[in-house]
Amino acid sequence: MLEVKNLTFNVHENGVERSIVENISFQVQDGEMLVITGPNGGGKSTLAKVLMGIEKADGGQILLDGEDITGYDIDHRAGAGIGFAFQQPPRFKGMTVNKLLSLAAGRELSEPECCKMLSAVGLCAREYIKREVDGTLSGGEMKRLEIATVLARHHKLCIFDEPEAGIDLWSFSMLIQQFEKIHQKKEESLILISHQERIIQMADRIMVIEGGKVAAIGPRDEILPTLLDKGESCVCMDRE
Ligand SMILES: Nc1ncnc2c1ncn2[C@@H]1O[C@H](COP(=O)(O)OP(=O)(O)OP(=O)(O)O)[C@@H](O)[C@H]1O
Repeated sequence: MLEVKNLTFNVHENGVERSIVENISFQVQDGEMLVITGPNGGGKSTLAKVLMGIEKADGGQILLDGEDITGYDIDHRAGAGIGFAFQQPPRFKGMTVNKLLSLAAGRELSEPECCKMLSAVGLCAREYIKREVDGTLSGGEMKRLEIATVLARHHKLCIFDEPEAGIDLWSFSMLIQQFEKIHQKKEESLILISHQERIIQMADRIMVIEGGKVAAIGPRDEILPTLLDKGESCVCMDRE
């Protein structure tokens, strides 16, 4: 279980301190899917970065299965069982796709294993397996690859920041299926940051972040109607 207690992250602008994440507390149970949503600039990505260890909290505590990971750097948090996919994945020079997946899995993967992982995120394995992870890959391809790296290893908790960003509709459906699979197994907890109604609808609980604070948190059936009623600009409605 993840327990976040009074988490705060401040920035300094023109000599003035401003809280971007302000006193946020919540829990994610084992096997639970929590979707974080809310208006642009509300502080969602910053909260995710603090949870991943990319940014250091100015206050509060993060506990994973009772272990205080607040002071852990990004590598230690990965070791403690946190996996994540960036909103804008980094690219690596001189690294091939199969090497990257093996690194993510923590062991040498066979070609069929790599192919299976790539297919799961909608990439045609044969075309990609030997390719370099560099600027020649499109944004959508990078995004899918990044998601494959998170899925390559078992984590206690996976954090995805706007996984829907920059991918086509077909790949989006594949992605939804992957999340549903993880969720059904109930072996990993999931935090998804998203504006997409289809992703929000998968949540066990929804947390709305606004102005750096928790504006609402509760079961999906309680929170989702309030977002739709308000016609929240943050929710991209699926009107197919
Ligand atoms: N290092 C920083 N210095 C100054 N301001 C920052 C910094 N990091 C984030 N911010 C500001 O903090 C606010 C929250 O940003 P954040 O990216 O966390 O929002 P978000 O909820 O993820 O938004 P979106 O839905 O658009 O992705 C924004 O106003 C952003 O400009």
